[in-house]
Amino acid sequence: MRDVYVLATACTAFGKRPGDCFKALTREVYLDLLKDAGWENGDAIEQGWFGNCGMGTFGQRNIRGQVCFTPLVREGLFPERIGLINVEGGCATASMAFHGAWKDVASGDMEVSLAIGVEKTFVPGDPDRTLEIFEGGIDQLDASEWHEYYKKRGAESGKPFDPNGGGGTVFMDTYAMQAAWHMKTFGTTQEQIAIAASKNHWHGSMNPKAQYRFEVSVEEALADRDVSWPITRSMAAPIGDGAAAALLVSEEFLAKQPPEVRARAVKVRASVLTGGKYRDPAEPGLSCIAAQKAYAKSGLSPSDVNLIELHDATSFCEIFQLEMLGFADTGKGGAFVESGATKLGGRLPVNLSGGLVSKGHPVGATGLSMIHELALQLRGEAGDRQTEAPRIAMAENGGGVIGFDEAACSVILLEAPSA
Ligand SMILES: CC(=O)CC(=O)SCCNC(=O)CCNC(=O)[C@H](O)C(C)(C)COP(=O)(O)OP(=O)(O)OC[C@H]1O[C@@H](n2cnc3c(N)ncnc32)[C@H](O)[C@@H]1OP(=O)(O)O
Repeated sequence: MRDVYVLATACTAFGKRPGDCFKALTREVYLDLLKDAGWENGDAIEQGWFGNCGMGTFGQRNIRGQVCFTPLVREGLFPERIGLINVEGGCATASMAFHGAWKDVASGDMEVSLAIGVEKTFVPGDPDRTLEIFEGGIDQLDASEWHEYYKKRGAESGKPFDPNGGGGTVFMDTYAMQAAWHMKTFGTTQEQIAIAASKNHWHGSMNPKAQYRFEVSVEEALADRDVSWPITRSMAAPIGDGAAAALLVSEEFLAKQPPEVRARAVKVRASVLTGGKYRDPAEPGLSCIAAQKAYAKSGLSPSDVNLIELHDATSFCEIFQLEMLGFADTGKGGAFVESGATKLGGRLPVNLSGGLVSKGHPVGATGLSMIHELALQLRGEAGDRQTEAPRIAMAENGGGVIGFDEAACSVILLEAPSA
């Protein structure tokens, strides 16, 4: 396998964008990507990986990338007759696109490959979802025990448990259940989850592309309405639209680029994709497996990592992921976040973009928005939220759930430009 570099990245503003269709978002992010690369057109691109979940599957919708790029081909901005591979993998969709493009180049098959994720989210409510999660989805646990525990803690919090939740998705219920398990097992507190949320809202307030740019205090996060106890609205990834993209190139291709382009190229140290299973909560989680593989492939360890963008579909996920990725001991993720280490200015800044809860989570674009943020940080281009001289960055992006596991998980390690 050859070394692969991220030559350019782009990300649209995230948010509820009712006026913008899939083609408009594709165009916006692609033109920004060309600009970031300093290219007038995409003639050098040999293949594209198009991530999307929301377009549907029948008719023209199952050739989503081709449909979205047709106007750009007609204008001569995107090469005609090249392959576009449509990728769908839940919230890990964009990282799957990245992985495909990385492999195009790493394998020696291509010099330049495009990864793009474009999304508009719409998740219809399902009144039966809680039942499904408790009595079907987590079938290796005693469902009734969790149901009782949930009710009790909800009553203690003064916000009675609502079996239909607060309008969130089945995923919010799943993470709420995992959070309740973590609280019961390790003594993690709802306040620690709120601290993670508040910290990410602060980071997001400095990100012009973030869906929500207002700050949320710990107290406000705790007092916000329950989505699925202990997860409140301020601790949950919102519904929104957006797109993100990256251009991956070989070392040989990069060597022929102008010095100012070479000086911004970010090296891919590892790209790993894994798949989930029903597991016992005590078994290593999927992101743990993905991270271990990424460390082994890159020769790096957690102590080498200077900043992380991780999948905080809820703020509890940040606590849990920090443990599974090897940055905090099992059960100590809450205390790690509470220590301030993961804030801008702390020892290991996490989700400087604002994370999913503040930057937003248009599912098919999220993984590539993480790569965009990390590339900005590694190049020193992140403005007010810039962390100090990072060398190695990690992106962790999960998709779907299988019990306590994600259905898919990607871990990517990136290295700062050497110039
Ligand atoms: C493996 C995996 O991990 C896979 C995953 O990623 S699963 C995650 C997939 N995504 C989801 O499941 C989405 C979950 N989120 C939701 O269902 C909804 O966003 C929600 C129920 C939490 C809130 O729904 P909503 O309809 O936006 O709430 P509503 O009561 O109308 O309030 C909206 C307002 O609340 C506030 N708000 C919403 N989310 C917020 C947040 N995260 N932080 C702070 N404020 C927020 C905003 O002021 C917002 O105003 P706008 O409408 O102008 O945006």
